[in-house]
Amino acid sequence: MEIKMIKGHGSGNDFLLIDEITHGYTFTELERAELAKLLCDRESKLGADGILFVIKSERADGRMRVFNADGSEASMCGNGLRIVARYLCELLGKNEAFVETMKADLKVSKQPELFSQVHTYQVEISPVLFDLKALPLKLNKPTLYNEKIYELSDDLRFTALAVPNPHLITMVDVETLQSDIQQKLSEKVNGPNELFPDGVNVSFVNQLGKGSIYVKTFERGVGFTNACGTAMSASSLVTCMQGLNEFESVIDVYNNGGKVQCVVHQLDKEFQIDLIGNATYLFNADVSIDLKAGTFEVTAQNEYTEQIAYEKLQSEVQQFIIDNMKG
Ligand SMILES: N[C@@H](CCC[C@H](N)C(=O)O)C(=O)O
Repeated sequence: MEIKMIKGHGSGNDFLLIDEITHGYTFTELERAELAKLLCDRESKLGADGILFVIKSERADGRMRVFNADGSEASMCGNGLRIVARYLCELLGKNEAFVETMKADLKVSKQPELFSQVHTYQVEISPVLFDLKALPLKLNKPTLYNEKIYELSDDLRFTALAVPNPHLITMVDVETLQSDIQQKLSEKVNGPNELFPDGVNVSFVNQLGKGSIYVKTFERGVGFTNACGTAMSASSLVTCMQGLNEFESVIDVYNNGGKVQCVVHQLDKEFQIDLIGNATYLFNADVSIDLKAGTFEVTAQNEYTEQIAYEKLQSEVQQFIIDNMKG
C-alpha cells in the first residue's frame, strides 16, 4: 500500500499523522496495529511514539484514533491531539474545531504562539475520572489519592486517574527522578501484573516553583517519551489538588522535549484541563508499505523548516529545568 503521511511532534512526543479523510484510505484493525508497529520502530527510517489516524466523523470536524508504537490503541493522546487540531483547522480553514476521540468529543483551537514562530494549539482534556475501575487499577478501594501502593514502593505516594487514558502520578525529588526507580516500577505495571491489567502511563513530577512543574513519563505501549500531554495535564491537576499550584491559573509544565501550559478547571464536581503547546511539523512523506513482508520504503520526503524555531526554545527550557529542579 502507498500512504502519504506527516511526521510532527508536540513537546518532542512524535507521531505519524495519516489523513484518511482526504486520501480515502481504509484500514482493518489489524492493519492499523501492524502499521504502528512497523512504522514507529525507532530502528527504521521513520520511527515515532505513535500513529494518529485522522478519520471522518459523523458528529465532529474529524475523528482521531491513536495507536502506540507497540500496536495498542489508546483512548486519548494530548500531544497528538494538538497535531490533529492543527491539521484539521488548516484543512478546514478554521481556528477552532471539535474532534471525536474514543471517549469524548473535544474542543481544540488555534492559539497565539507560545514561542516565536511555533504553531500553538489548545486542546481540551476530559473527562477526568478517579474511579479505579476507569483505569483499571485492581485495588480494594474506589479511588487512590496520594497513597502508597506497597507492591510498587514503600515510600512513594501515588494518585491514579483516567483522563480518560490511565495515569499513575507521584511527586518526587531530584534524586528519585534520576534513579532507576521509575523505569523499574513502570516496567512492572506495564508487563503482566495484577494491579494494572491494561498497563498505565507512569509520571514522576517535580515541583520547580509556584506555577511550574517538571514531568517525566514512562508511557504505556511506548516506554519513556520526551513528553506525554495527558500525563502533564493529569499531573497539573494532582498538584492543584495538593495545594502546590492553583486551579484556573496557568501552570508551566516542563518536560524533556520542551514546555506546555496547563490550566485546570474545577467545574462543580468535575475537572477539565486545557493543554496548550506546540504542534510542529517535521516532514511529509510518501511511503510504500508491504505489511506482509513487514517492510517499507520512503519514496518521497519533504522537510518543513519550523523545527528550527522550536529548537531555539528547547535549549532555554532545558537550562530552566537544570536551574530549578528541587531536591
Ligand atoms: N503521548 C500521549 C498519550 C499516548 C497514549 C498513551 N501511551 C496510552 O496508552 O494511554 C499524550 O500526549 O497524551
